[in-house]
Amino acid sequence: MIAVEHFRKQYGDFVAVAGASFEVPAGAIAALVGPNGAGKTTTIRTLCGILRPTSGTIRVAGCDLADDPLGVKQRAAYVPDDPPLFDTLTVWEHLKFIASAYRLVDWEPEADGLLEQFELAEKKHTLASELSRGMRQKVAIACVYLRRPDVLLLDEPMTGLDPSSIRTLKEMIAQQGARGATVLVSSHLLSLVDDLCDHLVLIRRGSVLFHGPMSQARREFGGPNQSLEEVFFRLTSEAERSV
Ligand SMILES: Nc1ncnc2c1ncn2[C@@H]1O[C@H](COP(=O)(O)OP(=O)(O)OP(=O)(O)O)[C@@H](O)[C@H]1O
Repeated sequence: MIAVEHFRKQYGDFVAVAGASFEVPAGAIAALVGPNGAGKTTTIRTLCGILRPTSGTIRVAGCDLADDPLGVKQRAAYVPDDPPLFDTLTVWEHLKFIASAYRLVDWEPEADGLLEQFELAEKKHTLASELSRGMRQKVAIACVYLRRPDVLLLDEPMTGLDPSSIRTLKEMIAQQGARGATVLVSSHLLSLVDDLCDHLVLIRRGSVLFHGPMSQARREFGGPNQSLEEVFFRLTSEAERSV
Protein backbone atom coordinates (compact mmCIF):
# COMPACT_ATOMS: atom_id res chain seq x y z
CA MET A 1 0.00 0.00 0.00
CA ILE A 2 0.88 3.64 -0.39
CA ALA A 3 -0.56 6.24 1.99
CA VAL A 4 0.33 9.89 1.57
CA GLU A 5 -0.96 12.59 3.91
CA HIS A 6 -0.44 16.33 3.52
CA PHE A 7 2.70 15.77 1.45
CA ARG A 8 4.47 18.99 0.58
CA LYS A 9 7.66 19.35 -1.41
CA GLN A 10 9.47 22.62 -2.01
CA TYR A 11 12.54 23.19 -4.12
CA GLY A 12 13.82 26.33 -2.40
CA ASP A 13 10.85 28.71 -2.46
CA PHE A 14 9.09 26.86 -5.26
CA VAL A 15 6.22 24.62 -4.15
CA ALA A 16 6.20 21.54 -6.41
CA VAL A 17 3.68 19.56 -4.33
CA ALA A 18 1.30 21.47 -2.09
CA GLY A 19 -0.09 19.18 0.60
CA ALA A 20 -1.13 16.13 -1.41
CA SER A 21 -3.06 13.29 0.23
CA PHE A 22 -3.95 10.00 -1.46
CA GLU A 23 -3.96 6.27 -0.91
CA VAL A 24 -3.31 3.30 -3.13
CA PRO A 25 -4.43 0.03 -1.51
CA ALA A 26 -2.31 -3.13 -1.56
CA GLY A 27 -2.71 -5.03 -4.82
CA ALA A 28 -4.02 -1.99 -6.68
CA ILE A 29 -2.58 -0.72 -9.95
CA ALA A 30 -2.84 3.05 -9.93
CA ALA A 31 -2.25 5.57 -12.68
CA LEU A 32 -0.50 8.77 -11.59
CA VAL A 33 -1.44 11.32 -14.23
CA GLY A 34 -1.32 15.09 -14.62
CA PRO A 35 -0.10 17.81 -16.95
CA ASN A 36 3.61 18.59 -17.39
CA GLY A 37 5.09 19.92 -14.17
CA ALA A 38 2.20 18.63 -12.03
CA GLY A 39 4.58 16.98 -9.56
CA LYS A 40 4.39 13.32 -10.64
CA THR A 41 8.13 12.62 -10.73
CA THR A 42 8.64 14.62 -7.53
CA THR A 43 5.99 12.48 -5.85
CA ILE A 44 7.39 9.18 -7.12
CA ARG A 45 10.97 10.08 -6.22
CA THR A 46 9.82 11.03 -2.73
CA LEU A 47 7.83 7.80 -2.28
CA CYS A 48 10.92 5.70 -2.94
CA GLY A 49 13.13 7.73 -0.63
CA ILE A 50 15.29 9.58 -3.18
CA LEU A 51 13.83 13.01 -2.29
CA ARG A 52 12.97 14.17 1.21
CA PRO A 53 9.48 15.58 1.70
CA THR A 54 9.38 19.12 3.07
CA SER A 55 6.50 18.00 5.28
CA GLY A 56 3.77 15.37 5.47
CA THR A 57 3.51 11.69 6.26
CA ILE A 58 4.32 8.94 3.78
CA ARG A 59 3.83 5.22 4.31
CA VAL A 60 4.97 2.73 1.70
CA ALA A 61 4.54 -1.05 2.05
CA GLY A 62 3.71 -0.65 5.73
CA CYS A 63 6.83 1.44 6.52
CA ASP A 64 6.84 5.07 7.56
CA LEU A 65 9.32 6.82 5.30
CA ALA A 66 10.54 9.14 8.09
CA ASP A 67 11.07 6.36 10.66
CA ASP A 68 12.15 3.52 8.43
CA PRO A 69 13.58 4.74 5.11
CA LEU A 70 15.59 1.55 4.69
CA GLY A 71 12.42 -0.54 5.07
CA VAL A 72 10.85 1.47 2.26
CA LYS A 73 13.91 1.04 0.06
CA GLN A 74 13.92 -2.72 0.65
CA ARG A 75 10.24 -3.15 -0.18
CA ALA A 76 9.72 -0.58 -2.94
CA ALA A 77 11.32 -0.45 -6.38
CA TYR A 78 11.54 2.57 -8.65
CA VAL A 79 12.16 2.69 -12.38
CA PRO A 80 12.84 6.22 -13.68
CA ASP A 81 11.84 7.24 -17.19
CA ASP A 82 15.45 7.03 -18.40
CA PRO A 83 16.98 4.38 -16.17
CA PRO A 84 20.71 4.53 -15.59
CA LEU A 85 22.45 1.23 -16.32
CA PHE A 86 26.08 0.27 -15.87
CA ASP A 87 27.59 0.66 -19.34
CA THR A 88 30.27 -1.95 -18.68
CA LEU A 89 27.88 -4.67 -17.46
CA THR A 90 25.97 -7.01 -19.72
CA VAL A 91 22.22 -7.57 -19.44
CA TRP A 92 22.77 -10.79 -17.48
CA GLU A 93 25.34 -9.12 -15.23
CA HIS A 94 22.75 -6.50 -14.29
CA LEU A 95 20.37 -9.23 -13.16
CA LYS A 96 23.22 -10.97 -11.32
CA PHE A 97 24.14 -7.71 -9.59
CA ILE A 98 20.55 -7.22 -8.39
CA ALA A 99 20.35 -10.83 -7.22
CA SER A 100 23.53 -10.39 -5.24
CA ALA A 101 22.56 -6.96 -3.77
CA TYR A 102 19.18 -8.28 -2.61
CA ARG A 103 20.52 -11.75 -1.68
CA LEU A 104 18.11 -13.56 -4.02
CA VAL A 105 18.42 -17.34 -4.24
CA ASP A 106 17.69 -19.57 -7.24
CA TRP A 107 16.92 -16.48 -9.27
CA GLU A 108 18.38 -17.66 -12.58
CA PRO A 109 15.28 -19.41 -14.05
CA GLU A 110 13.12 -16.39 -13.27
CA ALA A 111 15.71 -14.05 -14.77
CA ASP A 112 15.82 -16.14 -17.94
CA GLY A 113 12.02 -16.08 -18.05
CA LEU A 114 11.98 -12.29 -17.76
CA LEU A 115 14.48 -11.97 -20.61
CA GLU A 116 12.28 -14.24 -22.74
CA GLN A 117 9.15 -12.25 -21.92
CA PHE A 118 10.87 -8.98 -22.74
CA GLU A 119 12.42 -10.40 -25.93
CA LEU A 120 15.87 -9.73 -24.55
CA ALA A 121 17.18 -13.31 -24.51
CA GLU A 122 19.42 -12.78 -27.51
CA LYS A 123 20.92 -9.70 -25.81
CA LYS A 124 21.71 -11.60 -22.60
CA HIS A 125 25.48 -11.11 -22.99
CA THR A 126 25.36 -7.67 -24.61
CA LEU A 127 26.80 -4.66 -22.82
CA ALA A 128 24.27 -2.05 -21.66
CA SER A 129 26.11 0.58 -23.72
CA GLU A 130 25.19 -1.41 -26.85
CA LEU A 131 21.44 -1.56 -26.18
CA SER A 132 18.72 0.61 -27.68
CA ARG A 133 16.78 2.99 -25.42
CA GLY A 134 13.76 0.70 -25.26
CA MET A 135 15.95 -2.29 -24.47
CA ARG A 136 17.62 -0.38 -21.60
CA GLN A 137 14.15 0.41 -20.25
CA LYS A 138 13.22 -3.26 -20.38
CA VAL A 139 16.45 -4.33 -18.61
CA ALA A 140 15.73 -1.88 -15.79
CA ILE A 141 12.18 -3.19 -15.45
CA ALA A 142 13.36 -6.82 -15.52
CA CYS A 143 15.81 -5.99 -12.70
CA VAL A 144 13.06 -4.66 -10.43
CA TYR A 145 10.68 -7.51 -11.31
CA LEU A 146 13.34 -9.99 -10.25
CA ARG A 147 13.22 -8.48 -6.74
CA ARG A 148 9.45 -9.03 -6.42
CA PRO A 149 8.98 -5.76 -4.53
CA ASP A 150 5.83 -5.03 -2.51
CA VAL A 151 5.50 -1.64 -4.18
CA LEU A 152 6.48 -0.79 -7.76
CA LEU A 153 6.92 2.83 -8.80
CA LEU A 154 7.18 3.22 -12.57
CA ASP A 155 7.81 6.64 -14.10
CA GLU A 156 6.71 6.75 -17.75
CA PRO A 157 7.59 3.06 -18.27
CA MET A 158 6.07 2.82 -21.75
CA THR A 159 8.02 5.66 -23.34
CA GLY A 160 10.34 4.27 -25.98
CA LEU A 161 8.84 0.77 -26.02
CA ASP A 162 7.54 -0.79 -29.22
CA PRO A 163 3.90 -1.96 -29.40
CA SER A 164 4.76 -5.58 -28.61
CA SER A 165 6.86 -4.55 -25.58
CA ILE A 166 4.08 -2.25 -24.36
CA ARG A 167 1.64 -5.15 -24.50
CA THR A 168 4.09 -7.41 -22.64
CA LEU A 169 4.76 -4.74 -20.03
CA LYS A 170 1.05 -4.18 -19.46
CA GLU A 171 0.52 -7.92 -18.98
CA MET A 172 3.43 -8.06 -16.58
CA ILE A 173 2.21 -5.06 -14.58
CA ALA A 174 -1.18 -6.78 -14.29
CA GLN A 175 0.62 -9.90 -13.01
CA GLN A 176 2.38 -7.81 -10.35
CA GLY A 177 -1.00 -6.57 -9.13
CA ALA A 178 -2.37 -10.13 -9.16
CA ARG A 179 0.47 -11.34 -6.90
CA GLY A 180 -0.47 -8.60 -4.40
CA ALA A 181 2.07 -5.89 -5.25
CA THR A 182 0.96 -2.27 -5.29
CA VAL A 183 1.85 -0.50 -8.53
CA LEU A 184 1.93 3.24 -9.22
CA VAL A 185 2.45 4.07 -12.90
CA SER A 186 3.07 7.63 -14.01
CA SER A 187 2.16 8.18 -17.64
CA HIS A 188 0.97 10.70 -20.20
CA LEU A 189 -0.23 7.86 -22.43
CA LEU A 190 -3.75 7.85 -21.06
CA SER A 191 -5.14 5.31 -23.48
CA LEU A 192 -2.42 2.84 -22.45
CA VAL A 193 -3.03 3.09 -18.72
CA ASP A 194 -6.82 3.37 -19.08
CA ASP A 195 -7.51 -0.37 -19.21
CA LEU A 196 -4.53 -1.35 -17.05
CA CYS A 197 -5.19 0.65 -13.89
CA ASP A 198 -7.95 0.16 -11.32
CA HIS A 199 -7.07 3.28 -9.33
CA LEU A 200 -6.35 6.86 -10.31
CA VAL A 201 -4.35 9.69 -8.77
CA LEU A 202 -4.76 12.85 -10.83
CA ILE A 203 -2.61 15.84 -9.89
CA ARG A 204 -2.24 19.30 -11.29
CA ARG A 205 0.18 21.99 -10.09
CA GLY A 206 1.05 19.94 -7.02
CA SER A 207 -2.54 19.40 -5.86
CA VAL A 208 -4.54 16.19 -6.01
CA LEU A 209 -7.71 16.67 -8.09
CA PHE A 210 -8.91 13.08 -7.70
CA HIS A 211 -7.81 9.89 -6.03
CA GLY A 212 -9.76 6.69 -5.76
CA PRO A 213 -11.05 3.81 -7.84
CA MET A 214 -10.92 4.31 -11.60
CA SER A 215 -14.56 3.13 -11.80
CA GLN A 216 -15.61 6.04 -9.59
CA ALA A 217 -13.61 8.54 -11.68
CA ARG A 218 -15.19 7.21 -14.88
CA ARG A 219 -18.68 7.30 -13.42
CA GLU A 220 -18.38 10.80 -12.01
CA PHE A 221 -16.18 12.55 -14.59
CA GLY A 222 -15.77 10.23 -17.58
CA GLY A 223 -18.55 11.55 -19.79
CA PRO A 224 -20.52 9.25 -22.10
CA ASN A 225 -17.47 7.16 -23.07
CA GLN A 226 -16.22 6.93 -19.49
CA SER A 227 -12.65 7.26 -20.76
CA LEU A 228 -9.65 8.28 -18.66
CA GLU A 229 -8.89 10.96 -21.25
CA GLU A 230 -12.31 12.50 -20.62
CA VAL A 231 -11.76 12.31 -16.84
CA PHE A 232 -8.40 14.03 -17.31
CA PHE A 233 -9.74 16.89 -19.41
CA ARG A 234 -12.86 17.41 -17.31
CA LEU A 235 -10.97 17.62 -14.03
CA THR A 236 -8.01 19.65 -15.26
CA SER A 237 -10.16 22.17 -17.13
CA GLU A 238 -12.51 22.54 -14.15
CA ALA A 239 -9.45 23.26 -11.98
CA GLU A 240 -8.20 25.76 -14.59
CA ARG A 241 -11.53 27.62 -14.55
CA SER A 242 -11.64 27.78 -10.76
CA VAL A 243 -8.25 29.57 -10.52
N1 LIG B 1 15.32 19.91 -8.75
C1 LIG B 1 14.38 20.82 -8.95
N2 LIG B 1 14.58 22.12 -8.61
C2 LIG B 1 13.63 23.04 -8.80
N3 LIG B 1 12.40 22.81 -9.31
C3 LIG B 1 12.16 21.53 -9.68
C4 LIG B 1 13.12 20.49 -9.52
N4 LIG B 1 12.56 19.33 -9.96
C5 LIG B 1 11.33 19.64 -10.40
N5 LIG B 1 11.08 20.96 -10.22
C6 LIG B 1 9.84 21.66 -10.55
O1 LIG B 1 8.79 21.03 -9.82
C7 LIG B 1 7.62 20.95 -10.64
C8 LIG B 1 7.15 19.51 -10.72
O2 LIG B 1 8.12 18.79 -11.49
P1 LIG B 1 7.96 17.22 -11.75
O3 LIG B 1 9.16 16.79 -12.53
O4 LIG B 1 7.67 16.55 -10.49
O5 LIG B 1 6.66 17.23 -12.67
P2 LIG B 1 6.02 16.07 -13.57
O6 LIG B 1 4.57 16.04 -13.24
O7 LIG B 1 6.78 14.81 -13.42
O8 LIG B 1 6.22 16.69 -15.00
P3 LIG B 1 6.38 16.02 -16.48
O9 LIG B 1 5.04 15.45 -16.82
O10 LIG B 1 6.71 17.20 -17.32
O11 LIG B 1 7.48 15.01 -16.42
C9 LIG B 1 7.96 21.58 -11.98
O12 LIG B 1 7.49 22.93 -11.99
C10 LIG B 1 9.48 21.53 -12.02
O13 LIG B 1 10.03 22.61 -12.77
